Amino acid sequence: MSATPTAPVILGDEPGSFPHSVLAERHPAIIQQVRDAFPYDPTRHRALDALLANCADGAVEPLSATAHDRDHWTAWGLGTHVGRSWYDIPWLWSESYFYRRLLDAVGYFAPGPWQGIDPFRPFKLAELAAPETDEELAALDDLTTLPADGQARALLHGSLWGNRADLGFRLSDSAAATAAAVPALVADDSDTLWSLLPSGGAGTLCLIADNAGRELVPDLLLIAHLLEHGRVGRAVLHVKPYPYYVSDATTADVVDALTRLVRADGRAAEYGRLLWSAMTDGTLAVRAHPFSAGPLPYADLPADLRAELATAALTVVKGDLNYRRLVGDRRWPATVPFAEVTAHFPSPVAALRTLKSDVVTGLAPATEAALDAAEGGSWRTAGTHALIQVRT
Ligand SMILES: O=P(O)(O)OC[C@@]1(O)O[C@H](CO)[C@@H](O)[C@@H]1O
Repeated sequence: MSATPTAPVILGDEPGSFPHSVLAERHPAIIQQVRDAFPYDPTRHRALDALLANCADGAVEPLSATAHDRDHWTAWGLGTHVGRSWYDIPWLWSESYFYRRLLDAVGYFAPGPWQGIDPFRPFKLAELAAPETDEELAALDDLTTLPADGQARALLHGSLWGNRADLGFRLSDSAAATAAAVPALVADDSDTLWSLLPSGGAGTLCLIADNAGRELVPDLLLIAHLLEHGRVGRAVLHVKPYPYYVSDATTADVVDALTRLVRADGRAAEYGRLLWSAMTDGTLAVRAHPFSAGPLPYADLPADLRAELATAALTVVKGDLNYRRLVGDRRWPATVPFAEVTAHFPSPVAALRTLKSDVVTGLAPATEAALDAAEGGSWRTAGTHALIQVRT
C-alpha cells in the first residue's frame, strides 16, 4: 500500500510566482476597487490604508478581542501565524485572512452603518445585469430540442466554464474572460460523474459553490435539471457565510440569482420557479458553514460538515480555490492520482474547475507533457483550460 502522498505547501514568498503576485498586486488592487465602489467615511478609508500598508510590508495581525469568529480563527491557526509575514505562511491561509481583514476594514461585522454591506456587491450585480447573462439564459430555450442527456451534458459544461472568469481573476487578467479555451479539458471524468447520478436516483447532491453571478446561475440551472429529471432527490448548495474572494457566492447572491431567473423569460424562468419552490419546500437547501470561508484544506473538515457531506451521493466542488482546498494547496506532481489526494473526502467527489493557479493533480503524463510543450507553464494559471475529475 502506498504511503499517503504529500508535497510542499505553497507559500507566497517567491517573487515572480503566481502566489506572490496575488499578495503583492491583486490584494492591493482589490482594496482600491472596493474603496472606489463605495462612499466610505474617513474611518473606513483609514482602515483600508492600514490594511494596504500591512499587506505590503507588515506581519499578520490578530483579530480584535471581541471578533465574533475569533475562536474559529484561533482553531484555524491564527496564533501560529500572527507576527509572521503574509508571504511566509501558507498562501491559502494568507489569502483567506486577507478577505477577513478587508471585511473588518469596511465595517462589515461591526455594529454601525456599514454592517452587512457586501463590498463586492456592485461587481456581482453588474455581472447578473450584463447582456451576456441575457444571452446565456435565452440559449436555454434552444437546449429544449436536445434529449435529456444532451441537456444535462450542456448544463454541466455551462457550470464548468462558468468558473472561467471570477471577478478577482479579471482584476489581473482581463483577457481570460474571453480567450479561446482550446484544447479545453485536461481531464474529463464526466462519464463517471453521470454514473453517480443515475435516472431515478433519490440521493443527495451537495454542490460546494464558488462564484456568484455568471457561475452561480449555471450551477443553479444544473441543479434544477438534476432535480427535474429525477437524477437526485435533493440538493444542498454550500455557499460562503460572508463575502469572500471578491465574487464568491453568499446566500444573498443565491437570492439575487434566483430572482434574476424568475424574472427572465422562457425556460430560464421555468427553472427559476422550480428552484424557488425547491428552496421553499426544502428539496434545495442552502448552507453557509463557517468552514466554507476558512483558510484550511478540506482534509481538515470539521466533524459536523464532514458528517453532512458524507451523506451525499456526490459532492460537486466548484472552482479553483475549492480545488486547492480539496487536493491540498501543495506543489503536487501533476500526475499524482486525484483519487489518492482526495481519499480523505467523505463522499464521492467531482471537481469542476478552470485552471487558475499552479495546483493540479490527476493528469496523464502525456497530457502534462503536451501542455508544457505547447504553452510552457501558462496553462496552469491562464484560466483557458478546465477539468472534470471524479473520485467514486
Ligand atoms: O476559486 P475561483 O473563483 O475559481 O478562483 C479563485 C482565484 O482567482 O483566486 C486564487 C488567487 O487569488 C486562485 O486560486 C484563483 O485564480
